[in-house]
Amino acid sequence: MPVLNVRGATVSYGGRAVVRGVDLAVEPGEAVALMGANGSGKSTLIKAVAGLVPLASGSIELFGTPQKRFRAWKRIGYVPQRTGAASGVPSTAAEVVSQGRLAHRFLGMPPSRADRDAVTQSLAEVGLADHAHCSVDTLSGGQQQRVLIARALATDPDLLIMDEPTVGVDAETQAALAAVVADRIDAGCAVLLVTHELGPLTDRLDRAVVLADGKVVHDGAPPRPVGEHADPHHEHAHPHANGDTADEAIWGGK
Ligand SMILES: Nc1ncnc2c1ncn2[C@@H]1O[C@H](COP(=O)(O)OP(=O)(O)OP(=O)(O)O)[C@@H](O)[C@H]1O
Repeated sequence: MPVLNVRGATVSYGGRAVVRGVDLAVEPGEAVALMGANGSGKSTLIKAVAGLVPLASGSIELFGTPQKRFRAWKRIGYVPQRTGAASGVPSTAAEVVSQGRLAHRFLGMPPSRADRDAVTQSLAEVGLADHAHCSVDTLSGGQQQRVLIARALATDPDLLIMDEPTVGVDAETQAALAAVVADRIDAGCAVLLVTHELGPLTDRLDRAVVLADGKVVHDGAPPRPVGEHADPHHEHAHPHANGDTADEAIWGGK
């Protein structure tokens, strides 16, 4: 049974369909990249999965349950597109990460030992153990992004959905975060990763789904990493060299 099963999903903004009849299934433990050019509908699709925007038509099942009846949101970690973790209300990194535990808690109950441990561990995983009590608005943009990733990890998800989680994060930290996500994949967590380019997680991806103009135009093997170009057997016709933009239509240029 897929952890996520999207069938014929259409999402419209003001009467304009920006996600158009998308099918997308993610199996348990599978790591899938969602790719495509700016404006192709990637964020809108995963917002629909997270229940943040309604479907105009089609259906979404989460862990075999229709989304409308789904209640086990603690099984899903969601890292939204970069907005900064600072909300205008002063809160510490640990407070933001503890939001990831809210679905685990009974209403009105203080955090349990398990909640506190999960927050501490998630902050340590993203390398911010020393910043737990820092106000997020004093952290850099990249550190704020790591706080949002820690918040998603803190729920101990079975499905981790990330919308360009490493934009604005330096290469070294990207590699460290990729290792954190790879550990979760090893532990059986499924991942749906919105990304423009395949970074250090490339080797861990099972599939890439590519959107163009709101539709799926590819669902299969991830594109080869750029390093592949160094391979002497590499036989890729460079679209930029001859004016052919077919590859960009598939993988989405930026
Ligand atoms: N809240 C909104 N109201 C109206 N139109 C929107 C809204 N959000 C997104 N759009 C439009 O919907 C289309 C798809 O946007 P979306 O953000 O899903 O694409 P994306 O593939 O995630 O792009 P990017 O890579 O730039 O984040 C775009 O044309 C965008 O302008």
